[in-house]
Order: sequence, then structure tokens, then C-alpha cells
Amino acid sequence: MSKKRIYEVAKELGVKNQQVIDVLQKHNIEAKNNFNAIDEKAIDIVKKALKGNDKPKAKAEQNGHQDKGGHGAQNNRAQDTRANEDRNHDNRNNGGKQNHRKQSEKQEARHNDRHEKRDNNRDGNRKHDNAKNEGRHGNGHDNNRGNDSNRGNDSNRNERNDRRNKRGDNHGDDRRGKNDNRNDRRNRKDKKNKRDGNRPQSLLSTSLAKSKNKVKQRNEQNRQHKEEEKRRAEAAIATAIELDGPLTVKELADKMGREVSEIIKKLMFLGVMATINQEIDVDTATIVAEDFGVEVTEVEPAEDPTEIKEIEDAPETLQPRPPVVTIMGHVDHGKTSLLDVIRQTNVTAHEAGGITQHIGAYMVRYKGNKITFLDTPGHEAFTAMRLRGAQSTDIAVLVVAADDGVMPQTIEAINHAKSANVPVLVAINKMDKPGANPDHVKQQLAEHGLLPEEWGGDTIMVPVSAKKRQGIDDLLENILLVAEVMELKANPNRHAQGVVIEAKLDKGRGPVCTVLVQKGTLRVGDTIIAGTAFGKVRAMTNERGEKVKAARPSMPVEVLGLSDVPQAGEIMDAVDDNEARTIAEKRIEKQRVSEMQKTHKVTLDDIFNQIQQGELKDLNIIIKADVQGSVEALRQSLEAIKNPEVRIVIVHAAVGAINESDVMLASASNAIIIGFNVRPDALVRKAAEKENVDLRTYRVIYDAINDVENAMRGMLTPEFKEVILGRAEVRQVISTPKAIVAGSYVTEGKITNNSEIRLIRDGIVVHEGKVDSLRRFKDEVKEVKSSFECGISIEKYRDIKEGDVIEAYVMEEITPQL
Ligand SMILES: Nc1nc2c(ncn2[C@@H]2O[C@H](COP(=O)(O)OP(=O)(O)OP(=O)(O)O)[C@@H](O)[C@H]2O)c(=O)[nH]1
Repeated sequence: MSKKRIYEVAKELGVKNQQVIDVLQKHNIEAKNNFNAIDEKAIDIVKKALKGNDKPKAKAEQNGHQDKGGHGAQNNRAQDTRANEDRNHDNRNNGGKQNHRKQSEKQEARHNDRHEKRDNNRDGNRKHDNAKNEGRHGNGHDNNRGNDSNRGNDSNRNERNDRRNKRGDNHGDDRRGKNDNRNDRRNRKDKKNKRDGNRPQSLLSTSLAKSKNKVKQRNEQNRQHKEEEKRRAEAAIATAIELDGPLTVKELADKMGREVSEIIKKLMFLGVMATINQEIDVDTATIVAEDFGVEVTEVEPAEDPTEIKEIEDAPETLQPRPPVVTIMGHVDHGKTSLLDVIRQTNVTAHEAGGITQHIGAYMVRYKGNKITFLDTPGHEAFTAMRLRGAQSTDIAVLVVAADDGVMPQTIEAINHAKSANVPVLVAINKMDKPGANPDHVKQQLAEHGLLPEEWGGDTIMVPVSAKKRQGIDDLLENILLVAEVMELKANPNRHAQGVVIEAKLDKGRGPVCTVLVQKGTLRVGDTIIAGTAFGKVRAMTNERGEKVKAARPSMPVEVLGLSDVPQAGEIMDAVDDNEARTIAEKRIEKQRVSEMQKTHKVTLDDIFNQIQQGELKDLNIIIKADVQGSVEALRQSLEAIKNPEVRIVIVHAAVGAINESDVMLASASNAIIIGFNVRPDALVRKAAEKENVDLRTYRVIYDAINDVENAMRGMLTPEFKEVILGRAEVRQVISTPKAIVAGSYVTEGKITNNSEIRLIRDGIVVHEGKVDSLRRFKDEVKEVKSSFECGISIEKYRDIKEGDVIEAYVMEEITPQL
């Protein structure tokens, strides 16, 4: 039984694809899109169901044609009564061609039709000429009366022509045609003479000859150019292509040696609306290619020589592994104390002899189980590692001081963990303190999406005191409980794979790095590669400085033997001896190329393109504002923006200045940062530049919403760009009868006397205005550069305080790019 695709059946029946799909679905035959193939039985059903539609449609089309023709005829008649014969003649022919073009549906048919039509037109023209001349028999005067521009001499001439034509009737069509042409030419020439007015005849003829020559030359050049293009295009058109996976319309066009527009047209014909950079699947690409007569072979995707092939571990090879825990929380809430107390509590007598070393992670044994703790507390380190693509943590322990409650970094930590999909377990620390209020902490955490178990939520919250060593057992037991639920497993019997936790260059030992083994077993003598560093494992030690021969999943070990210092977060793989060097060399090359291209992060300017290319499904945003009310207003307004292709996700929203942790989170989660009435300091700005994070600050909420909305619609048209000139720190406030002078020290760039400024207090913009006067000692100056002191007074503003920062900037107009 031969099958046909839906669009082919629709094409045959002259109906829309959807009509066929509708019929099939009515008969419970599976039909999802135009490319689904259906069997003969289904084709029969469709034919029967749509035959009725088919005929009237064809009829309607015929009627349409007739109608159009009728209109055309009427038009022509109407035009006939208008005067200018030359124009009417052309209009009629064009009208005929246009109508005819509308009629044809199939490309090939269109081509043939055009040939036929051209012949018909030629006949038509002849008939039309006859009609025209016949018309002149009776209405010659009328025609001329209508032609304003041909009054006077022209009308006499036309009358003469008409009379000549009347006589010419006897000489048959050809002769009539010639007369017409001659008349036309004469009319045109008369008009031109009128236009040229009093220009001397000789000059006119030479300039005419010149322009004729030019036109000739140009035509010849065009012809040669077109021939050359055609020759090249024919040479480039492929007859067979290989497809190794989805590709963009442009890539397909390039492969086939065809114009992108041809591919888009073909896709439209198949019912697929695609843009140049849109990705199409192999099936669609195959259909398009085959429609062009190109043979398609599907091949295996090419392997990336810099990637180490991921081995899928069979479920039966997996064995339970210890959990890896990161401790996060606000500054001074007791992260380090907790890590220390856990480490000491669980050191058994015989291990106590070893000297505890900081290697970046340690493993504790608790009631026959093991738990690995990453030793660098804080969500920044955690996210920095994530930035390199490494998910090193299974469980995050969020430390919150019972007397202090939820603080800005607590919220940051929650959002960092959430963004990485890591479960959070809360340790409510400092329970020994008189002001400890765990219920208040729980309440606050609940407001940030962490609902305690006892209140019906799923977050375990354990009260502890690092100082008094209380609640530590409870905490460890709960960590094991969460781990048990997570069923953490890995295959220990394979090539090792892990993540670099820390790395440094040791004077005596060379490059040293701590690896957390995640899969397989790492052994002394293994050849390893981490990023662009490679080598043989010379020795391994644990956090107590003891020699280790083999490290199984979840075990951290310090490794010696690499050629170079890898970066933290880099993936380490044990590979075959000869592989390491070649892969490392290829990675160095890849790194060089990608550094040149710079990473592609989402920016407001580019959102629309990324949406169009299907690269962006979620638009992640981090909000920082001066007060909670603004944070909420921004969050609600941004979340209210509706776009069918993109969902707005607020990754983090908080009160306060934009800090480095925001930039890291933005970078790791491909988010943009929107600051309202807050500013990043110089370090943060540099970090954002380095990480290519789009960081925008606003003074009006509406502007922020507008920018995001417009960016999503591809209509963001920044007319001005803010350029920061420099910053000065206010070190002394001097009150004079005229103004308040900020005795300042320029910390970066320069401050000029005509720059706009913003006054920043603790990262929050308290005022925006202009410099009133800028002085060095007693003199008014135009600018003061970095590392110099100066006196700045601000136009109509007096509330300046020591420690404030004055940021100078100018608005530069962006010239639109054509
Ligand atoms: N009373 C009391 N004090 C504690 C407890 N845990 C930590 N502290 C004290 O709180 C202060 C901060 O503790 P750290 O462990 O350094 O806190 P941290 O979160 O690591 O701080 P950063 O490393 O600066 O982010 C220290 O003075 C500790 O002694 C506790 O359970 N009770």
C-alpha cells in the first residue's frame, strides 16, 4: 500500500492542508501535521469527504478568473475612454498579466502558464490594437478631446494620425501596428521636446546619444552579470547532501547551494513558516531537499573532538554514594563555625593523628555513613563552580542565625540553590543566644518559599548551636535522610570523572588540584585531563594528608601530576594515555576561538533575535531596588508581561545595591539584571562586563517595563547610551554660605564640570543632578582626574554626607545603524 503525506494529498485535491487534517481527525485517523503519511484507505476517505469541496472550489476559481477578467475588461474599457492611448495599452497588458499570475497556483504550472500567457497576450495585443483602431473610426475626436497634454499641435497631429490610420485600415494589421508605433514614437518625442524646452538641438542629440550608449553598456553589463551568476549558481547547486541533525534554514540553503528565499518559499508551501535562522528538523529538511530533487543521506552527528564521550551507566552498575553538601548563608551566621564543628566532632581517635589540611572539601563518617562537605562556604563559590558547568553539590545547608533571621545573603543563597535545583536543608544556628527566635526565622523563610515540615511544608529545619556543639547529630542525620530520599548513586567501576574543587601552583609540588570524584574510581597512575591541563596522577592525598591509592565516587582528593593549574569547576576525566594530549591541544584551540567570539549571553538588545531563533524560552531577570515596594512593583509588572514564546522568570529579587553575587547568579542562569534606584559599584560593573551580563539601571519603573516589553518585541531602540566618566568619594562635607561643597577624592576616571552626576549612598541613588562647580583648591576647573582631590558642589542640592559616592556620567547619542 502506498502512502502519501498530508500536504501531498492536499496539493492533489487543491485544498488546504488543514482541511485534510480535519477530515482525518473526524475519522479518528492520526494526523498531527502536514508531514504525516496516510495510507490509501485514508486518502480515499479524504477524497470522498473533500470531493464536494473540490469542485465548487475549482468552479469558484474559474468564476474568480472570469470575474477578474471581467473587471479587467471593464477597467480596460474605462481606461479606453480615458485619453492616453500609450498608457492604456501598457496598463491593459500589465493588468492582464497580473490577473493571470494570481490565477496560477503551482510554481511549475506558473512557469508554463506564463509562456502560454505571453503568447495569448501577444494575440490579445493584436486584437487590442484592432479594437483601438476601430474605436478611432468613430471616436477619434473624443479620444483627443480627453488628452489634455496633447492639445494644440498634438491634437492636430493626432487627428492627422487618426485619418492616416483610417486609411491604413485597408492595409491590414501589420501596417496598422506600424502606424501606431510611429504615432507613439512621435507623441513621445513631442512631449520630450516640450520638456527640453529651448535646449540647443545639437547638445540634445549628443547627450541623447551618450545616454543611449550608457544604457546599452549597462544592459550589456547586467546581462553578463546575470549569466555569470546563473553559471555560478548552477555550479554550486548540490544534487546530494548529508544531514547529521537539525539545522537552520540558512544552513540548509548553504548545503543545497540554493537561495534562502527559495527554501523559505518551499517551507511556506508545505505549511511551515520559518525564518532564516530558525532550526528545522531532519524530516522537514529532507522533504524540502527532496522537493528540489536533492538526494538526502542521514549521517551520525560529528563528534566534538574536545568533548569526552559521555558514558551512559547501566542501572545495574550503579551503587549508593555519599552526599556532597555545601553550606550557605548570610555573613557571620556561622558557616565556618559549623563546618569546623562538624569536622572535629566526627574525627575518630585514629584519624586525629593526621594533620587537618585545607584541600577544599572533606569527608566525615557518621554512624557508618559518609558525607562530603565542600569547604568553601557561601553561594558565590557554589555558583562560580556552576558557571563552569559543574554541579558539584547534592544538598545545600542554609545557615540562618536564630537571633538575626533572614538577611539579604540568606535570600541570595536560597535563590542560588533554587536556580541550581538543589534541595535546601536549614540549620537555625546560634540557638544558644538569648535573642534566638527560631519561629521568627521559620516565618521569614516561609515567606521566601521554604515552608518547614512541621507547618506542612517539605523543608527540614534543624536548630543547632555551632558554639555549644548542639544539634549537630540531628543535622547530620537529616542530611543523610535527604540523601536517602535522593537515592544518590554512581558507578564506581569505570573511568573516573569528577570536578575540580580547588587548584593552585605549589612551589615544590607543581600544579596541585582537589578533585571531587563523581563517577568511577580515580587511581594513582591514571591519565587525566581537566580543561586544558593533563597528566598522570602521581600521588593522591585526603584532607588529613594521608596517601590515597583509589578515590571512589563523592570522595575529595588532592591530586598531583597535572601539567598546568586547571580552573575550579572544570570537569576532570580519566582518559586513555594517548588521548589526553590531543584533546588538551584541541581544547586550547577551541578556547582561543571562543575567546575571540566572546560568550553569547542574553541582553535586552538581543532578546528579540534569540526569541526568533528559538534560543530563548525563559527570560531570566534579577531585580534589585532601593525599597521593597519597588521590588514588588517591578516584579509584578514584569511578570504581567505576556509573550507567547517567552516566559519571564524572576530568578532573584531583593532590596539593596547590585553586588557581585547578583552578577554571578545572572551569569550562571543567563539572566539580565534590572536595578531600580540602585547602582553597581566599579567592581560589580567590571564583573558584569567580564561575564557579559546585561545590567540596566532605571529611575522610573515604567521605563524598565517598557524596555523589557519592547526588547521582547524587537523594538528596543536606545537613543542614548549612558557613559560613566568617573567616580569620586566624598571625604569631607564643607558648608559655605553659597553651597555645600563635597570635598572629594576621584577614585576612578574623571569628573568634569559639565557632567551629569548621581549621588550614591550605600549603593542607593539618593539624588541625580548636575555639577554646579568643580574646584581644585580655590580654582574652578573643567575636570579632575583619578587620584586627585577636588571640591564638588551639586546644583540645587545640599544633602551630601561623608562616604557618599559621586558618579559622573554623560548621555551619548547612539547614531542609528542603517
Ligand atoms: N553564640 C554563638 N555564636 C556563634 C555560633 N556560631 C558562630 N558563632 C559566632 O558567630 C561569628 C561568625 O561565625 P563564622 O562561623 O565566622 O560565620 P560565617 O558565616 O562563616 O562568617 P563569614 O565567613 O564571614 O561569612 C563568630 O564570632 C562565631 O564565634 C553559635 O552557634 N552561637
